[in-house]
Amino acid sequence: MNETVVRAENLGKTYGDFRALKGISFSIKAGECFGFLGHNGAGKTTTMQMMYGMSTVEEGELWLFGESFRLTPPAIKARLGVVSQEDNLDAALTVIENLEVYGLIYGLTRTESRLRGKNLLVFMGLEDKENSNIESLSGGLKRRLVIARALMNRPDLVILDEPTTGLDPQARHLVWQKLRSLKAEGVTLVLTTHYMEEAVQLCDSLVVMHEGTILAEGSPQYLIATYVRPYAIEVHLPLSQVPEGLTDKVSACGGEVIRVLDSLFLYADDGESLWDSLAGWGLPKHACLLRPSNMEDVFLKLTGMGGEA
Ligand SMILES: Nc1ncnc2c1ncn2[C@@H]1O[C@H](COP(=O)(O)OP(=O)(O)OP(=O)(O)O)[C@@H](O)[C@H]1O
Repeated sequence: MNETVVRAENLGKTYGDFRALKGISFSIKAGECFGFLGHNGAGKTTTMQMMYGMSTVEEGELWLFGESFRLTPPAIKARLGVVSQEDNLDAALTVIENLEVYGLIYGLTRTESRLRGKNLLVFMGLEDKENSNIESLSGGLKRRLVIARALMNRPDLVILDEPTTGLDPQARHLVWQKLRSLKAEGVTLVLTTHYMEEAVQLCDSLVVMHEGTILAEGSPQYLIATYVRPYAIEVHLPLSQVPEGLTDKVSACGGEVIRVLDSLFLYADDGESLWDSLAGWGLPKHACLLRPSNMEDVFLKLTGMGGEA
């Protein structure tokens, strides 16, 4: 069985009189990609910061590589790569210099650091930017450079806080591809994301967080199979035009209705049969879409933004 790389038991955090993290427990195995999903303010960054030593553990326990601590010790930090939410590159240095400085901090010689930096620029597809200024890089290139920098010390565990936020789809796919290569090399990855597709594409295990608690955890496939019915029908109609009593009719057929803000979602074990009933209930099919349920449905259901229709 794979070694446990991270373990948290009743981990909590209070800022002033606000309890941001309400005693969460989870464990992360070597070689897996583990994801934290949650709305803004769910407590994802707070959890990550305690792992990489930006914040102290004050409540509960946290172990990395089998060692428990209040503030991440240097020997553990040396085994981590960190991609924080902000790019925090040094604008006074060139692309390669940003990497070299990190190598020196981690005890590489100047020559080793340059070589490692150059190799990582190739790995992240940045080799033609070696001597560029930071300001000349697009958001996507900066993100790739931050990831390259996090790999300078050959980390066993890479912690990424929203690695692809703000990137265009092409740049996002490139980052995913690189993260998959790292995983294939046996590196353990922990990430936070708001993108359900990212969570499903990359993560072996996910926790869904909400207001400082963990609502559910498991593989994306497990969460979809456990928390939502297999089929979803999206209703693209203003709520004022949704026929009255729809929830009861759907329930009578064994289905479920969830309202999320101004959108309506119907869920069923038998999507075809629910679909065939729509017209009879006064729901025009051209305003509806039948599809398999996905991680977004799980998230919407668990985080409870919906209400009864
Ligand atoms: N240093 C701090 N002082 C006071 N409150 C804080 C501090 N850091 C975080 N918080 C609060 O704790 C809660 C959790 O924040 P956290 O950044 O961990 O959430 P998150 O899930 O990472 O959100 P996001 O997706 O926006 O990054 C939020 O309500 C936030 O305002």
